[in-house]
Amino acid sequence: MSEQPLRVVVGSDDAGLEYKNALKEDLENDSRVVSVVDVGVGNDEHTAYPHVAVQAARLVAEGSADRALLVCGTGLGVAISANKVPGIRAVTAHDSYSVERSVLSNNAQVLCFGQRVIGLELARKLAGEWLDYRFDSSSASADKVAVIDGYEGTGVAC
Ligand SMILES: O=C(CO)[C@H](O)COP(=O)(O)O
Repeated sequence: MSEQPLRVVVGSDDAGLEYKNALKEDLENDSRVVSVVDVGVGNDEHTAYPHVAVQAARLVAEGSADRALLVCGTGLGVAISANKVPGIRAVTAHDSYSVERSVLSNNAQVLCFGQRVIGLELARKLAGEWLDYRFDSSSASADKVAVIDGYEGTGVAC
């Protein structure tokens, strides 16, 4: 049975613009993706990365999108910012195994890349692999993700 196609949000600051545009084009031409929403930045825009990351993460948290792919210079600032949105698990991952586990272990909905850290072709390959993974809510990892969620808000794990 084929997987449900994904609704993906893309976003970047000016340091990640080139990769964001390239990844967006890949996603738009991928049959595993049903829609792509670009929350910026556009050319000659200099919005600070936290604004873009939080906007993208909010779309995921409210259920308007399934995942977000964010790019800044390092991939760190967008991840930190996206993680401020309740319900969001955002990671920076620049290798194949971490990208896989970000979904299968952590049920992360947001993947972040650093344009100044990895090559474009690696970023494109990793984004392509990412689309194939789906979290298994009956897996042993599910209880651990629930513990993460339990710490949210209350600071006390359920
Ligand atoms: O990488 C960034 C944030 O993690 C961003 O693209 C650049 O941030 P800066 O070094 O503060 O300009």
